[in-house]
Amino acid sequence: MTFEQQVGAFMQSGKYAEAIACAEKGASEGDAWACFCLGDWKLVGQGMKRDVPGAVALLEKGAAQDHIQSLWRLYPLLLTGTGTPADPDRAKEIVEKIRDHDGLCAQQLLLLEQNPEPAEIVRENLASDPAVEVRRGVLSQAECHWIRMVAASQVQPSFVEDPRTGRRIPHPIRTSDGMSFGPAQEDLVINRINHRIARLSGTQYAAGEPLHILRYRPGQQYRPHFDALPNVTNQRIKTAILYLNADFEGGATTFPKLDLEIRVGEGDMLLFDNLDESGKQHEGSFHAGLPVDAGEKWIATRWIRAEKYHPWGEF
Ligand SMILES: O=C(O)CCC(=O)C(=O)O
Ligand SMILES: [Fe+2]
Repeated sequence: MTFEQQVGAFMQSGKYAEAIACAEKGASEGDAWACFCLGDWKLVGQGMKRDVPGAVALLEKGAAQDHIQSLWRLYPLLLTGTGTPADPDRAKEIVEKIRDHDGLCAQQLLLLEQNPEPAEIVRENLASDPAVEVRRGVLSQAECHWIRMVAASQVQPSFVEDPRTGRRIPHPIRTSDGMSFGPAQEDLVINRINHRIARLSGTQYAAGEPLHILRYRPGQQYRPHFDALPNVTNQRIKTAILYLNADFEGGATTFPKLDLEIRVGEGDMLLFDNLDESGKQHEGSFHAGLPVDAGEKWIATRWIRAEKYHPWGEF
């Protein structure tokens, strides 16, 4: 029996400790699948403590044998510099290598080829204190479609933990469905978009939180809120919201204290400051996504911190 079969059999009968021991044995003998499997578990912290550099080392061992799943798991980590120094050129080489085995990889490469970086982007200032501006045509139609296509199967209702009971309850402010492109999911297309947002907002790529996708169906909304967070040192200084479609009714983004109601086109970006001069939450940055009346509204939000930010913390 291969290690894959043995680990699979242990997993199926609920013998997780034996499964891990078997994967460890396989990895120590250099079995590519076992390296991938154990690397994947270490990456997500499944059945063991998350160990990102350890995961990268194992995936590298699988990748050295041209093991497709290992390569596929490794390239987002190289793109985002997670557990290993960022190496976007190598990430792209990997995607090129596995393009014949993975339809999404082939499509990413095609999209990048057919959609060059946008030429000069016009800025429209809507407010100055806090700064609120719109940039037109930041994303191509194909990029908007890509994000929606990849996110569509992954969006889930937004939940928060009830501080009293610890149970998951529906998010009181945000009723839309969402997902985010975390460090192990950022593909070449999303990575290029995140770099573009950094360039246009004059911020560091590494300060951005994972690109967060929201889908609002009729009646769903984002009630008035601040994006700045309570009690954090690395604050959200700016927010970039990219609008992924325009064929819906209602759903405007509003800033009630600035008397602004914003409806822009597909691919346009709204960018605003969350903090005042003293670094505190700017009262004027209070904003909302009004309920959608008809159709679906799709947006991608990048909350941008003051400093480098990693959702998994330091490692
Ligand atoms: O949906 C909107 O228009 C607002 C979204 C928003 O406030 C956010 O993503 O932080
Ligand atoms: Fe917001």
